[in-house]
Amino acid sequence: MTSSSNEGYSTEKVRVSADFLKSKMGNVKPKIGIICGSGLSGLGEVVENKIVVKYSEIPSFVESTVPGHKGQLVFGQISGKDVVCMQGRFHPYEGYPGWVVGFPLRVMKLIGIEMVLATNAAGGINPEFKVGDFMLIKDHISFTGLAGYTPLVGPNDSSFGPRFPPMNDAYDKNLRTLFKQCASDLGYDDFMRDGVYCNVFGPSYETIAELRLLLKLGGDAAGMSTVQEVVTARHCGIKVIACSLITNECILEYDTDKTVCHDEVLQTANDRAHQMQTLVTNSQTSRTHWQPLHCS
Ligand SMILES: O=P(O)(O)O[C@@H]1C[C@H](O)[C@@H](CO)O1
Ligand SMILES: Nc1nc2[nH]cnc2c(=O)[nH]1
Repeated sequence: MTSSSNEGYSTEKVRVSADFLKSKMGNVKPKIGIICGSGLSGLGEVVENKIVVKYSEIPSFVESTVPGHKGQLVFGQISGKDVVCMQGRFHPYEGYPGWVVGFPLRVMKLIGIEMVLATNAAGGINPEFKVGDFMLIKDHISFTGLAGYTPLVGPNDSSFGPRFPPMNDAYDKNLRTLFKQCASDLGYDDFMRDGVYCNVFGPSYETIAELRLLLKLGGDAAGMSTVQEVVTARHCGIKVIACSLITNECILEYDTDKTVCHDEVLQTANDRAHQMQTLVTNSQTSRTHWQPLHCS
């Protein structure tokens, strides 16, 4: 598998995976897909009447190799709505080409998904952000994409979408407004931000000089995922909303002993899991429901 071809991305392969999942889904007909970021697999635990399908069973799915990513799909209901939840995602740094990272989104398209909520763990670059903040993604800078790593490389399959998809509307404006309103209803204003997500390849965290560059370029948070999923989803017409959990401070000063590690990322995710779940499940205490807007 190389990143300069998409030989495995054939419509036929996507269809085989989708047909396999349809045979497992029972009466669940999800229009909403949820992707759990590092340490946020708990989002899948709130799904009711779970039907669990391991990635290892699904044709053409690869393994999720990162701690905090379970490697299974969960079908069922959240707040009475049918959903499918990816407990674990694929990252470029795991050695997968872009089309492999985006593959589950094309499968989601074929099983009927119309909207995806992607979550991730990210480092806070914006000096006003605190560890534990949520950042609703309003835009991204894809350093991987700009450098030529993209799920859309190679021949375009026009049955999914156009050769040159726009990305200025990647993160759905109406859904973002509703999501923020929902957060506000829940009393989350103090830690709800929005901003620009910078996607870097990883797996090393950034140097101080790199982070200063990202800050200058308008980045608010740094992470190693999500944009390949977003690009694949938007290419095939799935609406996207995405939320980062700021799991750690990005270190922008030389004169410090602070550092960052994946255990800290997982710890913060664990500490904030409950609020993230409440936001995603549209707690009854919120007057605003962001999920149903385009998905009745
Ligand atoms: O899958 P996400 O983007 O939530 O995971 C982040 C990025 C790396 O995989 C890892 C680094 O700690 O967390
Ligand atoms: N690139 C990057 N990804 C992260 N994921 C969680 N924290 C970080 C971070 O500080 N940098």
